[in-house]
Amino acid sequence: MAGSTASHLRVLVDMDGVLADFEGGVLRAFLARYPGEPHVELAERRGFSVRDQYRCLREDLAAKVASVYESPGFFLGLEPIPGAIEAMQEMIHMQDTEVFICTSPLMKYEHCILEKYRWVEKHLGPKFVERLILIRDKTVVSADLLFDDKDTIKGVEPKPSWEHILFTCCHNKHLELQTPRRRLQSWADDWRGIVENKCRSNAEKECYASLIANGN
Ligand SMILES: Cc1cn([C@H]2C[C@H](O)[C@@H](COP(=O)(O)O)O2)c(=O)[nH]c1=O
Ligand SMILES: [Mg+2]
Repeated sequence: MAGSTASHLRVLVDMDGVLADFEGGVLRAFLARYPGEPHVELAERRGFSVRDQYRCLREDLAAKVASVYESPGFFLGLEPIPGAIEAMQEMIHMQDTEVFICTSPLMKYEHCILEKYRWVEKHLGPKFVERLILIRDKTVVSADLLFDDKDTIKGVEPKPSWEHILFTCCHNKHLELQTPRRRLQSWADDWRGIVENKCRSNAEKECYASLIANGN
């Protein structure tokens, strides 16, 4: 695996919808700023883009909901997803495993970038600030696993190195995954099992490759 020596496994963990409650934050802020306006309950969310769904409700609601997550303080104020902080603090200490947070900033990045760094420092500490990757195209990041709530992750790399584990979120919970794709339902689900099994599988591949290389 490119990049790492000692570790058998590199894990990427998405931020919005996996570590930080983006969806809950949007709904709460929208209701506070636009009381009485039509809105989408979390149980009704469908599709990654919240802006597109609000546009379907009424054209002008797209800009209104976007103004919520483009506002100063929005990203810094997001609540952690239940169990996320505990899981990351455990994952970073797992043997033969390296962890990075991999998140996509808004195109309107003025507040988002600094606030994402501040959020990570506030909730996870400086050791994770060193492991924060902000990128619009996650397919070019080399890793073994990516925990991410976005149903489809596309980019310039047609065959990303990582296996995408779909992290269940309100907007994707109704989706039926095609085998062999798999989900992590929440941080109460068996994320350790996924990481440990991938680590074992990588170690076996490395062992097999060395046997072949040595002509055994
Ligand atoms: C749902 C939704 C998200 N975004 C933005 C907000 C964040 O900057 C990224 C999150 O992406 P990631 O895959 O979790 O890193 O996407 C948006 O612009 N519009 C939306 O509807
Ligand atoms: Mg996300």
